Amino acid sequence: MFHHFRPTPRRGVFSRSARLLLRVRSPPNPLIGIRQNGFSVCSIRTQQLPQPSGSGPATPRTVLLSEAQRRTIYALSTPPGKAGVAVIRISGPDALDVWRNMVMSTSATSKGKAPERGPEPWKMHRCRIVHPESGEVLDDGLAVYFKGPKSFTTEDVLELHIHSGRAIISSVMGALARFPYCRPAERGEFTRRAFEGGRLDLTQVEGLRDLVDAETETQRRLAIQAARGQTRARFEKLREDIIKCLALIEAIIDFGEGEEIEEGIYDQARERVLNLRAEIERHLSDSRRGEILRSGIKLAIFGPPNAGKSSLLNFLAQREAAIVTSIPGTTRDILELSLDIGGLPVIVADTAGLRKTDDLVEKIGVERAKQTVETADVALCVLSLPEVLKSAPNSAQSATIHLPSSIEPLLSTDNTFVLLNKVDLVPPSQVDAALQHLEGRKAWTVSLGTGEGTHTFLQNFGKALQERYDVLQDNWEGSEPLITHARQRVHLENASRFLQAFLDTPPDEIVFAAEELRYAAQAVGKISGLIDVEDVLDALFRDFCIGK
Ligand SMILES: Nc1nc2c(ncn2[C@@H]2O[C@H](COP(=O)(O)OP(=O)(O)OP(=O)(O)O)[C@@H](O)[C@H]2O)c(=O)[nH]1
Ligand SMILES: [K+]
Ligand SMILES: [Mg+2]
Repeated sequence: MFHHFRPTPRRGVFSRSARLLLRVRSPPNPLIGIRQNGFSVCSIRTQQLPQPSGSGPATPRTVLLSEAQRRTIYALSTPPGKAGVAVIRISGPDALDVWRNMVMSTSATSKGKAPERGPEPWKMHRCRIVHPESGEVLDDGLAVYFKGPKSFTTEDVLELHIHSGRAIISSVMGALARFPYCRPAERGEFTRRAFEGGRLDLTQVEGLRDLVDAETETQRRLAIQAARGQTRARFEKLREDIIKCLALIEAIIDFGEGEEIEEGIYDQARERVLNLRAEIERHLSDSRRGEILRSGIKLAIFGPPNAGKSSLLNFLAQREAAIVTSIPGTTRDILELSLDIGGLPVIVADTAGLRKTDDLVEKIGVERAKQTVETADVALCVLSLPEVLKSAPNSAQSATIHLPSSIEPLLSTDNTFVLLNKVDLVPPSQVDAALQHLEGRKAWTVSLGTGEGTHTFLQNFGKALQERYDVLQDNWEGSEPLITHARQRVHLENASRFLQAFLDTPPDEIVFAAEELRYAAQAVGKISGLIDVEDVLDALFRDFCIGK
């Protein structure tokens, strides 16, 4: 809604000459930058739109960094403790200096011998790690030097691969602290520098973080799509398309339709915007699949008391996580577990059996159970088959299912699956007849007591979830990346609104219309974390031959 508030665009403010003055020249070495009032300007964007693929040339962003922040940072990049190898990462202008003082070729035997001079970059070197002052050997290991900008952070990076033991790690970390321009890195600071250096955009940063956190195959696939830059490419393409439309409109503003610019350009831009908006809306109407898959599908197990809900949770978890007894009303609190079902992250909640009760504690439990079912992404209703099966006295074929009144209202949504439990207590002929009564609803029969049918249930339930969430299947690598973070959704929704506002602006208010497009491009740019008005000019000059 806020898009109605906007600075009044004035003709001329964005004229070509004014914009040209905004161009910032890149200093020869972005790491050194231009010193201004104690800050280094470690800029600078390039003139072209950044390459969509993650492997494209790095596009450093304009950032103001204090001298202290730009110091060389170091950190243990592997978990602390006893293990084969520990990796200590050092990034910044003094990485090479650290090498010269701490990395010694294994051929140099005695203390005080000249350390290795210049390392060959991107190559593992067998070496001794020594103390920079005493020359004492701290460990034998490997060292590799990544020469900036061809490194993760785009700065000079040094990695020391040493033995993982508390004393070794702390002695090397202690030695690094002896360098006056080195300091321990803060959380995520390496990735932050990679972002600032233009190596990663925000979607890749998010992807990288999700990749480290991924616990299931689906999460790994989602995250790697983002980390490798597919999400980035997707949104950068979209932004580029909006900017192209803006370039058309700007051309009309600057030169006037019919003079140097051919007729029909305005309609052409409108048509394109219409399509772009439809594309964004399509992308948004994904039932939040990506976000749900990233955080875990919320699955609520519910049903009448004693149906076997807790038995189901234990079966899924493969351990006695919940208390199971023959007493109805055993479970009261919600018990949640994070599980992997068919490669999908699922947060399973066991709930109290739904029934009318005067017991105060159980009442609260029943309330919570209902809330859990209502807020869940999917629900699984567990019923005890002998309880719900009603058969006519002489005909096994006419068996029907009678649902308890407390269950029926919750069964109405199409997010609910049904599990008919305790088949071991029912004649097989009635089971089939009963199943037919559930009409189209996805249902399975099992005995959690004997294990009958549980394997088929688990397989099919996993498949049903995969279908529902349209999980990145075999050809997932080429598939369209999903929206995985609410942040991305917000910016996309804004972009869609701005495009609509453009379409709603009458043609004689073309300057305002251009503003809406600019906001739309900015909104999409915020997804990647790069916003650049300069792109308009570039697109304008690339797609038009005005100077003819
Ligand atoms: N015969 C038979 N008994 C079962 C089966 N599944 C569970 N039970 C028994 O049914 C009883 C209730 O199981 P629970 O898992 O505690 O049921 P619940 O739905 O969690 O019950 P509440 O938490 O009290 O609502 C226990 O005695 C189980 O051993 C089954 O497939 N066959
Ligand atoms: K029970
Ligand atoms: Mg229970």
